[in-house]
Amino acid sequence: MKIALAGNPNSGKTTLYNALTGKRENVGNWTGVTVDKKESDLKAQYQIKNNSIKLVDLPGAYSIAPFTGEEAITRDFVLSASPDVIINIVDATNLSRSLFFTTQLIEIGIPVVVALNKMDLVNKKGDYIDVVGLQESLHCKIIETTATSEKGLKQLIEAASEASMHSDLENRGKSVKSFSNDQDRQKYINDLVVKFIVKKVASSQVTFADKVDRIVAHKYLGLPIFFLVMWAVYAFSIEGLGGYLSGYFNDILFGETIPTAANQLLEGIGVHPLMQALIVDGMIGGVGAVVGFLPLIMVLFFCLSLLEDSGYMARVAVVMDRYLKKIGLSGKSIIPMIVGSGCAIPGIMATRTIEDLNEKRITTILTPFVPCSAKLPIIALFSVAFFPESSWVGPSMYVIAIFMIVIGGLLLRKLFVWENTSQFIMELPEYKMPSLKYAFTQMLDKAKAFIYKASTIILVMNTLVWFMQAYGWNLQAVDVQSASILAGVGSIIAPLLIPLGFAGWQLAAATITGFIAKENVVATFAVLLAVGSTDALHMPGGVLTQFFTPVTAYAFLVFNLFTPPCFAAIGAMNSELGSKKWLGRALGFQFGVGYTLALLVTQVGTLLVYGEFAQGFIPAMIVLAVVVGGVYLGIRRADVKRLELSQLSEIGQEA
Ligand SMILES: Nc1nc2c(ncn2[C@@H]2O[C@H](COP(=O)(O)OP(=O)(O)OP(=O)(O)O)[C@@H](O)[C@H]2O)c(=O)[nH]1
Ligand SMILES: [Mg+2]
Repeated sequence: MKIALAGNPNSGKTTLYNALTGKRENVGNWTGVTVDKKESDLKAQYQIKNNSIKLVDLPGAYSIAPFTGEEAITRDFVLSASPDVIINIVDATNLSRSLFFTTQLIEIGIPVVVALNKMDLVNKKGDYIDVVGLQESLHCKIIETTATSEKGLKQLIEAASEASMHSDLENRGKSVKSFSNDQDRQKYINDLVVKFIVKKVASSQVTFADKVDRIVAHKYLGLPIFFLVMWAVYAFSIEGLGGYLSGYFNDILFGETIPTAANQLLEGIGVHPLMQALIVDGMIGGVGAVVGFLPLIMVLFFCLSLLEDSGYMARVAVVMDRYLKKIGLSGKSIIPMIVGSGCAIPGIMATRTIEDLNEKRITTILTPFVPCSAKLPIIALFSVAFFPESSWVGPSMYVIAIFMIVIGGLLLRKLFVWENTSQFIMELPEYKMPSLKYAFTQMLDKAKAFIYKASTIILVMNTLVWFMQAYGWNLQAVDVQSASILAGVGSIIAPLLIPLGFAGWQLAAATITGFIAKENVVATFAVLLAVGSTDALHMPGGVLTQFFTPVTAYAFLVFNLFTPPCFAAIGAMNSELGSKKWLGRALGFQFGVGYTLALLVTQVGTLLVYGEFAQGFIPAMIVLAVVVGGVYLGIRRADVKRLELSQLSEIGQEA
């Protein structure tokens, strides 16, 4: 038997799906989290006798007439895959909106059972819903549920299985009266709501939540408050508990204990010194340098999950909506970006909720600017090594990201888009007490993914990097690193980095490995610089200072954060952009932004801070002139196109 979960966005479908199947699909306290259909068997405890029940989670939809791509997935599945039963998940705190879709689902003729979800919130508010009355009016079974604490789920499945067996074909779909149009339908629903719901606090009354929203979603205060909140989260994660634990991991565990033990063990066995170096310096050193930041990342994501679950992040989307509208994007673009702070790949995939193609493409290009979790080790490493006293370095990357998203959005529109676009109204979920369990599982998921990545791709890359720095082209071990294969490869790229003030093939090598996975930047430094003594890498004034001043260190951070993301994310960009031309534009744009920003930081920063010209000043000015000229020509070309288009449409109107 197949059961489909359908309902409005953010009603709790995926939470219910996860609870019933034991899966760990993404949930989030905003609309449009699920963009694909997912299918799985029910957990044994919810199966009924020997009836094997499959559950299908669908993207949220407001109506059977689809407006967005994922809504169409839902409609197509419900209409053509004909599930045996539809469980319609309804957000009980928002019935007047949800029942619109319910009545449409009932009309299709497939048995429908309504899960009246988020009943915990209704009860807490003291509202009352006359379930029996509503059930009679809609002619379909209604079960009260609380998906987050798995309440009512057994009854729900029983009701669904019952409905699939006793559905009498005669009366199917006739249960709700017929409507001539959407207004009719909405009026009928409004009447139901008036009849069957008793609110303790009238909706016209100003609640505490409204008062909070007046402050945190305020048009001017909203953004500064968001910065403060993020600052606090970062201070706690990078400087506070997370930093403390990471310090222990980096300095003691991976800096001393494990390498010493491994060395003793390997010497004891009597392995070849080169093999020993590979294992200790290459594998343990490189992977350890990355895994050392695991506690920091876990603490950070724990805090971010709490913020998101409480409903605060959705407010941030509303605040940003005002600013993004000015650049032709909308609050819808914010969700990919917030998701992208975990990993750019699901962030880029989340752009599927954006109907307008240009808006979707621009969001896809801008989302990787938000520092993802793989970039955090780089930020943390450089913060510790060069700015041990300053807590502003980490948060400043987010400020630059927001700034570049706004400027970048404007620029992309000017360069590549000739026609104009869409409207969007962000819905605000209810505030709620964030769930510790939710934050905890989110944190564990992130940690698992991180460890998986470290033990696969990063381990492999480090082994490779170690070989390439230990061997020459003739496959003989080299005495000095500068004779190695890696030095050779790095030297080819290195000249490109001169205008940025980055000298040394090592920096080029780290940047290249960073495209495979951003954590590799840290791991590669660990292998290259700290051979024998990993600890010096994570110390204030450690080995990295031979390459950077604080200013160029900051520029290197900017460069690695704002140039194109890792290959996997580029793959995601490719499939979401859906055109090679746009992929080319995207990569060119991202590379241009990262390069130019780093160049400006180095050149302007060195001049301001040290009162002298940085390395590569003259080439930098030449590059800058080329960039400015290129952008100018690009905008001119786009203006010509726009003019042509408007003339064409005028001619069309006259004809
Ligand atoms: N208080 C409360 N919160 C719930 C309940 N069920 C789900 N939630 C919360 O509602 C939010 C949305 O849950 P999801 O499961 O992602 O919603 P969805 O319907 O899959 O949303 P889309 O994929 O965007 O369509 C999350 O913050 C959940 O924790 C519930 O019974 N009670
Ligand atoms: Mg979902």
